[in-house]
Amino acid sequence: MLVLAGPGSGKTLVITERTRHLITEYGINPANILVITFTRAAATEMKERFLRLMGGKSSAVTFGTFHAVFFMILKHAYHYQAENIIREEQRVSCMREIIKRHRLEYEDESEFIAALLGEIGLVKNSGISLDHYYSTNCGEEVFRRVYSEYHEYLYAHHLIDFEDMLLYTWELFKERKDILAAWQKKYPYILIDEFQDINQIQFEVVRLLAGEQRNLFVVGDDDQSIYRFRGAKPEIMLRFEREIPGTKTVLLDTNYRSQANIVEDALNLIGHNKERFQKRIRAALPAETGVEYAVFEDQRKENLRIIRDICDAVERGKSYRDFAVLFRTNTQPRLLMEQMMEYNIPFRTRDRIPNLYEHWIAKDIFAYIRIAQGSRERRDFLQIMNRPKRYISRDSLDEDTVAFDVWEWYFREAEQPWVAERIVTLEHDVMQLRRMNPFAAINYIRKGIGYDEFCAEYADYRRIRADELYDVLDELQESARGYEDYDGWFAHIENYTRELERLYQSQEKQSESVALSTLHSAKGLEYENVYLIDVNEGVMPYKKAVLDQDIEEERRMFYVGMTRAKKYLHLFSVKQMNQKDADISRFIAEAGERLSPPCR
Ligand SMILES: Nc1ncnc2c1ncn2[C@@H]1O[C@H](COP(=O)(O)OP(=O)(O)OP(=O)(O)O)[C@@H](O)[C@H]1O
Repeated sequence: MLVLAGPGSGKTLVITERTRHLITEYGINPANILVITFTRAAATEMKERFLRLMGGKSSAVTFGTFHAVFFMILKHAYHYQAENIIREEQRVSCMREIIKRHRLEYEDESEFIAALLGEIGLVKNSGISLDHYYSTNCGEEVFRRVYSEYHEYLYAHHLIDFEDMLLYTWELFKERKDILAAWQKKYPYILIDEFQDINQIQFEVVRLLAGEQRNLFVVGDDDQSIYRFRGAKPEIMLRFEREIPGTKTVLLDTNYRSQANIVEDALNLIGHNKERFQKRIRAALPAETGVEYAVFEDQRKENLRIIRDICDAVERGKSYRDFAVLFRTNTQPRLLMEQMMEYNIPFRTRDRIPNLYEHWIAKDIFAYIRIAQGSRERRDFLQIMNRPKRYISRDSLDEDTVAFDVWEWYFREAEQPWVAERIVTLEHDVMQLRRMNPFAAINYIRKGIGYDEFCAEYADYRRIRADELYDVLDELQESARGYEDYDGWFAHIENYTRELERLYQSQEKQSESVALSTLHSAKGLEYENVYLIDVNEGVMPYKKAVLDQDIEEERRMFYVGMTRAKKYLHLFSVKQMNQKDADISRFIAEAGERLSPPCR
């Protein structure tokens, strides 16, 4: 059976109730029931809810994630132990070795390693042949070598990773019919939550496990599938009725969470997707509150409005907990966080928000400024001497401190006058920087010294968009605006970084706070008031989304965001972002013509 369920329709309840029903009404042995979820947190939550439903009695029903269930199967077949699962830090150190061996260039090591590991996972999850895979991080040949050396490492150390668990289980079931039959006998009743997020290999294993009986009960919302970048294939759900003959489909068409206006606008929006089950969803709650749409001059003003709303509501006795601010990428809320700190509004972040000032680009800019302020430390020079490319060798700096004239002379001696000239220019440039305020200095480093060009070349080499790097620079420049001198700006950065650390250490205890979350991490949650910020082209939909299917995924993400709101939904756009004109997102018009007109 396929249960198509809209947002806020009580999906978890359906699975726990059905499990109870199977046991109490049909006398099914609990040990024969397998309930699969996508995250460990969801599995625990599901199990707890089920146990409460059963009056707290323990039960032999198996609740687990795909990985936990598949590992259990492998454990029986191959006697794997927990130690055979590669740990995250082992994966990272293995990759570090590989990229060192191949002398791959990168700016931010952890970002590069995470990107490569993500690609390896994607290839394995989606079953794409390595020969036809186009890496977005390095050349194809290099990627193939990285891929195979990673696997040699796993093999040599008797380790498997999360993707292997799926692949090996599939291979086991294909090759050992006896083992498959035993598991089919053990689990004749299979229930799966969040089915829209399933990937090809998971589905193949489930199909084998379900066997001829095909006693599968899957629940999901194709409109909330937002993990395509990790290999999720919502089309599996769309094809389910065809692939599993005899499927009955049921629609859970009532949204118990959101006020009717919110449901209506969210449905208007998602109706623009073509690849989906058409479904009519009705709201159980009346249209007492509305959806607010507003446009602000810039992000600072947008944030201030949110801060004012929250302060007013708290004064009226509301709780910080009732508020959530949602955004597309984890770099978006930096300014909001700074402003919330100024107004002492407690907040918690569901994602690790990267500190802009720890980005490698920020470190380059700081090194330039330190040199302008008089630093002659070798490491500051090493950091920026070839950004932009000046073809300066490391050997030319063998002292702990640097003197421009000695350095210049080194290249004149080496009969490389063109490099000596570049050193003269660098000295001139840092003298210029000395007199500037931080905002003007960043501008000079970018346009005058040529740092933007360096970023463009680097982006080309890494196969990333130069825009992504320019965004970091724009943001840095924005943050420097208004500071008269370097010391004032640096003091602010130090303060912000300290506050951020303090926040991460204390936020577990901070439930009385505003939730800041990416759209991805907000899945499954609900709040009284939801603000979706920067609803602008380039942000939502994200600029990387080009193909129709990418835009559809972006629209689903936006839909997930909208449907997190119980009472009040605010869709906020800005006219300018980092001093550049920003277009209002197409999603605003798609969500509803009857939205109130821009009020600011
Ligand atoms: N039958 C019901 N009657 C009244 N309220 C319900 C019912 N089922 C669920 N709810 C309430 O509706 C809200 C949404 O339920 P739940 O979070 O289980 O939905 P969901 O289908 O998992 O949603 P989503 O996929 O959007 O995360 C919750 O506040 C829940 O208590």
